Amino acid sequence: MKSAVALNTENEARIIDGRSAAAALCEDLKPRVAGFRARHGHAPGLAVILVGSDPASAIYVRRKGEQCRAIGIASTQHTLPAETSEQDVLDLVARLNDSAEVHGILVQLPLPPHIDTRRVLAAVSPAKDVDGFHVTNAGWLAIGKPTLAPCTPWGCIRLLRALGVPLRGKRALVVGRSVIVGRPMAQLLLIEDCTVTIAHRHSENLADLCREADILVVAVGIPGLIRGDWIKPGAVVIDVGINRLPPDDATPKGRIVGDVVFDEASAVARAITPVPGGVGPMTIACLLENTLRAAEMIAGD
Ligand SMILES: Nc1nc(=O)c2c([nH]1)NC[C@@H]1CN(c3ccc(C(=O)N[C@@H](CCC(=O)O)C(=O)O)cc3)C=[N+]21
Repeated sequence: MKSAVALNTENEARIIDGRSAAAALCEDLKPRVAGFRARHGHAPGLAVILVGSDPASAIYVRRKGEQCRAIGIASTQHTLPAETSEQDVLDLVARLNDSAEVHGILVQLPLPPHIDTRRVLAAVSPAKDVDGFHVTNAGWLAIGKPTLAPCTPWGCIRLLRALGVPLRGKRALVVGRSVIVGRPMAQLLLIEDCTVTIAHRHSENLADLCREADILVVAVGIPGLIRGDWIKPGAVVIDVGINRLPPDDATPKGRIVGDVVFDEASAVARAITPVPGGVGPMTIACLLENTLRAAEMIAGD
């Protein structure tokens, strides 16, 4: 571990630029998307279902649509009123499952409380499940054969690989055990040959667990949970949290911060993702990658 510390010579972490990594991935995807279109006469297609009008979701869904078009993926948005019945959502999913123009289906979460999220996610064809939330795809991942892996953890792996730090044999701690990030993150790190621990709200001595981690991935949604003195010198820190703080005079809309105290952690870590501009942009790029891969798999390329 001496060498990892020595690499951090300035005693200041390398800031992992998720925006430029995402842009680079999108550049790689462009010619592959064009190739798909040339072979098949139509573009890969993503359908996004948004139920209700949560403003944050609407912004995020719009951003996905723009980025699809920028690389040549056809994107359609299905915006349904908040009071839409579960059956109507299931019917829409069934139509999209059967549509030859649609290769990826994303049901924006959270759904309104009267809709059973698990039932809706189970209705999405596993072949078109670009979020990787269907139990079939979770199962493929759990047996070490990821097909369509959830975009956020897959983006974290891409960022770690791009850093060039060897992952094999390293101690990885994932804080958070959500179905969307923590659990699949742990599975992907296991495939990278890390020694993986998952911590969660009931874990005892979280700070001590963190101090043992060469790779620390935090996805809990608690602003500033992870302090600088919890971090092993030379560790790589991936901060998945995106939290909006209450507004103040300087930031009337509220500042966006991660789950890690960035200024403290960056004085100790070897490399760290910022929030914003870290994991978030990579999540969207990986969604586009999954859409292309789903289209290629459906087409038998
Ligand atoms: N079925 C489904 N799949 C999802 O992947 C999904 C979802 N539902 N529901 C909502 C969450 C949230 N999410 C984000 C992705 C990127 C940024 C992102 O790019 N954020 C930028 C900007 C942050 C800002 O300024 O608002 C950043 O971190 O730099 C944020 C949030 C995907 N989600």
